[in-house]
Amino acid sequence: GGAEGETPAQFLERYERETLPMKNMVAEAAWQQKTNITDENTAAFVKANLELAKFSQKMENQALVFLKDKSLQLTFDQRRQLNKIADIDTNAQTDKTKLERLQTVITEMEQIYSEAEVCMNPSGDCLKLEPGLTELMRSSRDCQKLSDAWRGWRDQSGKKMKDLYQEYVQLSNEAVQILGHKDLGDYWKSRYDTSTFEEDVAVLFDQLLPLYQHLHSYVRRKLKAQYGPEIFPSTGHIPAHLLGNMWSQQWNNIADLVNPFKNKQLMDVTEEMKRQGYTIKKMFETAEDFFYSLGFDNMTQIFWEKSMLERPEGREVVCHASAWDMDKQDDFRIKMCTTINHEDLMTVHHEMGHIQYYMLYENQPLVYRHGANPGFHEAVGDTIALSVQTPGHLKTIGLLKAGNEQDKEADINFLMLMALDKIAFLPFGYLIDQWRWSVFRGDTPPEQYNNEWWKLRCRLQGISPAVKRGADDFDPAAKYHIVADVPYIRYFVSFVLQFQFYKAACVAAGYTGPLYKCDFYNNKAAGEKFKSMLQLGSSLPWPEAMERMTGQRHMDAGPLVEYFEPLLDFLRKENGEDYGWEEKCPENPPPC
Ligand SMILES: O=C(CCC(O)(O)[C@H](Cc1ccccc1)NC(=O)c1ccccc1)N[C@@H](Cc1ccccc1)C(=O)O
Ligand SMILES: [Zn+2]
Repeated sequence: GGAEGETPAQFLERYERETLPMKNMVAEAAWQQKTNITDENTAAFVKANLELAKFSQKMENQALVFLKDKSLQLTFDQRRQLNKIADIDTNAQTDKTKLERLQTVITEMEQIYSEAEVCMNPSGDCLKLEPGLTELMRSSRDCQKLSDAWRGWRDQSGKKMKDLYQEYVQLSNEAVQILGHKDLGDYWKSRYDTSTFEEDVAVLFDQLLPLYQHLHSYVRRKLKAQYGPEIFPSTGHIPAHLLGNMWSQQWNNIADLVNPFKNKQLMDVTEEMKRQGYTIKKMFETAEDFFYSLGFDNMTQIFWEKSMLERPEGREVVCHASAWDMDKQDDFRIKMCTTINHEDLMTVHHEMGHIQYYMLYENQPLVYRHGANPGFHEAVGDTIALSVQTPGHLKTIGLLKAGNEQDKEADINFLMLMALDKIAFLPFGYLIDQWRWSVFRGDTPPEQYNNEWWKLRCRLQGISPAVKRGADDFDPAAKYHIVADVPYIRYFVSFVLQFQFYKAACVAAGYTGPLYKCDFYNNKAAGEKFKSMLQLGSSLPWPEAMERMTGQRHMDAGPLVEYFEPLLDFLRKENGEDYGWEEKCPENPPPC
């Protein structure tokens, strides 16, 4: 067993007592490195990770001894905890040189991504991803500028990482094979505790595809009117750089071009936020206030002291947003290079949703301080943001002028804005890990990395590259999660779950109107429902946890489809027979 004659219960107690300070030490080293990228901080971070790996391997071995000991009468919960202790991710790599190399490769890719910049012609301005390039992709309506930024970013990020990525795949697969997994994709899917996970998400994707096809067709028509049909390929694809986002993953930033009823309000509140002098702090306080209104806790004092809520001057940081549990009393943080606009106000709610989940399960045994499955963690903040974004709530907090409550056209404008975020995202959220699972399985060799990526982007998302792609391009690594070793199907799962959670909260609040107008602000019953699920962490299988809130035990696209029902009717009428795109992208994308 563990230490001399230790019982499972004693081991589990010792595991928590010894692991917490270890994890806090690693979290601090990680925080230092992400908020101040220097060689010294990076070396310290890699060293701390190696110590954690050695420590985790000791704990894993002891847990395995208990699990294999037939003479032991383990309780169900002890067995569940021991299995989770034994699942130590790529830290299972016992070859120190290989493990150090893997950590170094990931950190190096993340550093290239975070420090990359594109110097634009003819201005000569050199822009980083955040805020410069993101702002350009969001607000420019100049085809050539958009195309230059789109290509420049891929040249400065993905294109420089193809060899590193190949090494990452090889070393990661080797590490998880030590735990008995076929490859890294197999390991990542195991976190959803069901052997039918791949099929389940494929079924959901097929159910939601018609919604996406209709939105795609409507947006394509509006963009042709804006930019002229000649820059659109005859295959029906939408050029990727025209969609208001560096990865074409959400289209809310072109809502002004797509708004169905021009004379009615656009529900993007960026201008109103700026007019009211919204600060970054005010954005976080707005989110905190909504959670508090449900009976959730406020952010801790340490949160406000130690978070990094905007890009600091004079040092390199990893800007991509993240929420941190420092495994130390009250120490929760958000790292985010916030800009003052509607989209970031929603990201603030997303990040704070992670913090609220951390705080709700902090009294669980350490091994259970995780989401019921990764999709749950991504869905908390977005569920709240669905209520925050209702025109009714935005009027309550003074970001939208009162009026046109019973206005069908205003409702369609609102649902269009929400679809540009939630429906547009679905094929993107689905395809990232379709590509990665095929790479980890070995079905996509390095010389096919980029071709396979664009096959998925063209077939599933119906978008085409701004400019022709070359043999040396490696566009997947132009997306943070690919370089930072962060799984992505969790967001697709979240975009389905969040409408199930949202509907359950509305039902708990006694709301009976159209789903998309439900605002459960201040409703303690809705809060209680949500908390009853979230406080479980990963102590129960996720279907049990979900049942506590929604009464269901499976992912269900129903609430999402119900929410967008009125918009789908509108789109069907508008589009008639004009929708869809060819499977393959054009050989040569038309120039601007
Ligand atoms: O990446 C994010 C938000 C960052 C995060 O909160 O999901 C962050 C990503 C991350 C960063 C570093 C290491 C690991 C993950 N995730 C967390 O902070 C997190 C993850 C798991 C548990 C608790 C917190 N959103 C995705 C997708 C998305 C989601 C929602 C709305 C828009 C877009 C994106 O931008 O493509
Ligand atoms: Zn997240």
